[in-house]
Amino acid sequence: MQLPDNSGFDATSDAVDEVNILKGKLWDQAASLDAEKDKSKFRQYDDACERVKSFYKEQHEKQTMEFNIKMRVNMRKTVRARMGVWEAMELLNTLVDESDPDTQLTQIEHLLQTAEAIRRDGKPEWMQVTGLVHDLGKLLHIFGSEGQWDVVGDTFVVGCAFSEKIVLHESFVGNPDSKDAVYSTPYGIYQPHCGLENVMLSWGHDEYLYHILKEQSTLPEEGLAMIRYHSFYPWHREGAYTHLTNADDEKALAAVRAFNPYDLYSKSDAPVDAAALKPYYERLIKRYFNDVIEW
Ligand SMILES: O[C@H]1[C@H](O)[C@@H](O)[C@H](O)[C@@H](O)[C@H]1O
Ligand SMILES: [Fe+2]
Ligand SMILES: [Fe+2]
Repeated sequence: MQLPDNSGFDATSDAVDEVNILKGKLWDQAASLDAEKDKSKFRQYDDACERVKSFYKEQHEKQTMEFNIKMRVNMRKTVRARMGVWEAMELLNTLVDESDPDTQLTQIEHLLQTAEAIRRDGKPEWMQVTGLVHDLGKLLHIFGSEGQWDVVGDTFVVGCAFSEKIVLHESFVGNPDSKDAVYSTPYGIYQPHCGLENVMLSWGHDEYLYHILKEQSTLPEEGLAMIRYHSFYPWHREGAYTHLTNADDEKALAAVRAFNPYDLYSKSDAPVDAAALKPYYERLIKRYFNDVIEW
């Protein structure tokens, strides 16, 4: 005889449910461990190939204060080309970034992968379009830079001591500024907490594109911060330079940190179909940029 069960408790099926919940939790754990493992494989500079190591050696030796001033002055007096954003993406496609240990993909793919990852997460259109353009400053290389060392790679502060948080920082011994009486000190030419606004970052694609788009786009402040600081890993990832930053930089830091995973981890995403995505992004481009940009 079976007694009516008023407790609402069915021993067998509840036990099965519980096992399933446990299984689910184990799966989630395994998946997140896997994701962790994958993420830990990015940005491994000590084990990087010769191409990457010799890139950083050259960059660290040549990015001096003197060079930086020269490039900033130069920036203001030249228009290098006139073209729209999509055309710029296509033009950039000939560049393979020597500083990057994580992708050998072309730049248009990297830009679309970044934008698509942001879009997939339901982030706002201005952020999608920021992802789409964030590396267009690498056009500098096509316009005739001295090499890749003054275009790509992580950025750092010049005019004060080179931080030990910079990847492969040993190679700064070959930089004349590391022996300069002022530039080699912790504050160098800067005042304590003067703010990043007043600090000179090494010259490259971030700084260049920031100056172009500050004048020629309607991107919000956060989007411009994502562009300006996305390669500044010693700051946004390693926490260096807090003796120079101030309260105004907090908002920028939050923006860059929100952006970084899309830039970095989308490098392992499935390939994109540029032609299929073009109409969607052309619509966004129209919303935020002039048809023709003065590069
Ligand atoms: O090698 C990469 C690449 O050049 C990126 O565009 C830059 O933003 C990163 O900071 C750098 O590590
Ligand atoms: Fe970049
Ligand atoms: Fe990037």
